[in-house]
Amino acid sequence: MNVQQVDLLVYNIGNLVTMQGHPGPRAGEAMSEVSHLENGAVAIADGKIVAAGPEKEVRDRITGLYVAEELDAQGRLVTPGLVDPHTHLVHGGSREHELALKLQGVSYLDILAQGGGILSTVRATRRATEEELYRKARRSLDIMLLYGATTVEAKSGYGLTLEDELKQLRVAKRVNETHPADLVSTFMGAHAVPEDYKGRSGDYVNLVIHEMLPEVKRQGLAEFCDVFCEHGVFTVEQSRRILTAAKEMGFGCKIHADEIEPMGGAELAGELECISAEHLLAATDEGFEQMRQGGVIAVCLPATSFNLRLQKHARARKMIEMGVPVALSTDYNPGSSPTESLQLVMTLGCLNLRMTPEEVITAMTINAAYAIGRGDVIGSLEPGKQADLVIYNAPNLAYLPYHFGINHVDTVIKKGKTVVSNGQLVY
Ligand SMILES: N=CN[C@@H](CCC(=O)O)C(=O)O
Ligand SMILES: [Zn+2]
Repeated sequence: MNVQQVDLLVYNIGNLVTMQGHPGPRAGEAMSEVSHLENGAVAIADGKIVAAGPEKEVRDRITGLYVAEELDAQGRLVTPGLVDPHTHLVHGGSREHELALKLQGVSYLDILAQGGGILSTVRATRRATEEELYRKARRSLDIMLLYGATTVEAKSGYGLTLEDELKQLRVAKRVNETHPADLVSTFMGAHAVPEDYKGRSGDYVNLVIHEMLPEVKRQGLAEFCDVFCEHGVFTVEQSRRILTAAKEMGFGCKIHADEIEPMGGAELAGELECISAEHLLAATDEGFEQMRQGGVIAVCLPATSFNLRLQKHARARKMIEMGVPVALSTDYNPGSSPTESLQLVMTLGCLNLRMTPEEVITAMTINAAYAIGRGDVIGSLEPGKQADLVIYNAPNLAYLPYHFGINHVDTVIKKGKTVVSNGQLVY
């Protein structure tokens, strides 16, 4: 990168995790190949990284250039901005009333079958005005940013009519345009079968394919299409139809697969070469193999299995061993995972999925970036990439999942601008 001046030099970084390495999602042992540089620095110009590495090398690289601002990282940990590749950010209402049901042992799918769960959020989202949805989504995105997320995927799927789906997607667009964090939009009209289509899911699938997808495409409101492939929701065949149609229209494909029952969702993700498959708690080895062959990234959501009190977790170790790239996400939503904190997910990734801190940071940076089609611009601190980075009140990577339940973020830099300082929003 040829630049006239350096806008910001972050120096005296005690532990710099750049995630530099080969392009592409990381799988197998490459998920652990994370260098911990002592005495690091990052030079930034025009919102992009000029150099990131040992401080001496970075200073040599920018010799002779005017440096507009220097920021002393005080010997602390710096990573690329975290990427949250799976959220249901825009929604109305909340579902704390489900806690009592959950404690009585009523399952997630039973609550949904009784017209609660996702369908109760659908009612609240339809009732809410765009302004209300906008303010609520912004508040959550602020929290995500405070916890280190600089890019976030956001799904629709609480409208389930053409107009209400478009409403959610318009809100996501407005939030993206007015908030420093970047949002990547996914259309998920096939999140549940709406109540007025009960027993007629085929008709609803037709509506998604023939009316919703083309209109979302026409208005350019989403990059990806996602389907909840699960018993009592959408079958593998229905999911195949929706995703095939979406692919033909130019959407990237994602799938909520094998969350509760082994349905063959992972296999379908491989067959359709989806960019990612999500949840995967019940996915089979055969499913993992097809995902590997299809180049699908596994997005694991350990806060969801924790919050649903599920006895099993996604088999991240097996996927890593089999060569499937793993990403991690909050799955922020008002039902199965009401948390914006990727740092909580770090702890659950380590303790429940048995991933190492190195694998966890790979899963929340470069692999998460590839899971939303942004691997060439974010996810690592490399010359030419967007200058998104986080300074933590922590000495090293393992400290983040180890000291759990609190926010370690001190500073967030987004596209070269400081947007969180001293743990407070400053944008
Ligand atoms: N599993 C399906 N969808 C969401 C939950 C949505 C909700 O419960 O409101 C998920 O990814 O966990
Ligand atoms: Zn989800």
